Amino acid sequence: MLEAITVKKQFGAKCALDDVSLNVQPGDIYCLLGANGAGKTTLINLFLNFIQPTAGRLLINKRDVAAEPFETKRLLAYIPEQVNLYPQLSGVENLAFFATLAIGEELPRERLLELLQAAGLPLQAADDRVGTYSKGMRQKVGIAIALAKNAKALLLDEPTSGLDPSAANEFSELLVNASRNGVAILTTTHDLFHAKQTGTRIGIMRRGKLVQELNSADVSHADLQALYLEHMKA
Ligand SMILES: Nc1ncnc2c1ncn2[C@@H]1O[C@H](COP(=O)(O)OP(=O)(O)OP(=O)(O)O)[C@@H](O)[C@H]1O
Repeated sequence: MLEAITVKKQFGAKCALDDVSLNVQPGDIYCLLGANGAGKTTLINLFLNFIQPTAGRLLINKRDVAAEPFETKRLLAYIPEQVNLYPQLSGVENLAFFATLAIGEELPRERLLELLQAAGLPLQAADDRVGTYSKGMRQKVGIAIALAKNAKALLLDEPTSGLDPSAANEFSELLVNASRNGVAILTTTHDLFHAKQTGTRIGIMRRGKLVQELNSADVSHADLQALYLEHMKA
């Protein structure tokens, strides 16, 4: 569903991505690990067509992001580290606004509440101003927007950073549910525990290269940590 084929991204003299290929299938939760500056966000931004590759191709559902930017964007939902919503509007009003933008039709209030509930937002908070929400609650509105859009692929940039352990766990469960519905998920994270616990696949990046891919079921927490640190040392 999400495919990078020998992707290179150069920012002037800086090579942010060097010959990166990966494939995220429907139902996968692919966690990208790597030190600061390894190139994780750059890869996400390429799939979003925020930036263009220097070489290589990015495909979403076999469609080229560069050749079909609108069609490919329609298949995606994106949850950045800080979900940007209108603080003066309530959760349900934000969802109504962004869902209409994404799907071109207004959803009835009952459907909006259903989506917020499916995304784990307590219903009594739906009419509160988003300016009063925690980070975890804003992310749930982000997930509800993705659900409204019926996105086939979900891109996330460090979604659990700054969440307390129980909010992070709850968020991970939402990702697992989405993946069970056949969504392909690509997420960056610095949290090895989260990657092992939630991910089906793990990619380790170092200095613009994807240095290892593994199935999370094949490693223990301790092995993953040892492997990661080994790559960071190399
Ligand atoms: N717009 C840009 N212009 C110049 N250099 C950039 C730009 N965006 C990223 N870079 C550089 O590309 C490299 C990869 O950055 P990227 O943000 O993808 O790393 P990351 O793995 O997401 O890091 P972090 O874990 O800190 O978020 C870094 O050296 C960064 O400085």
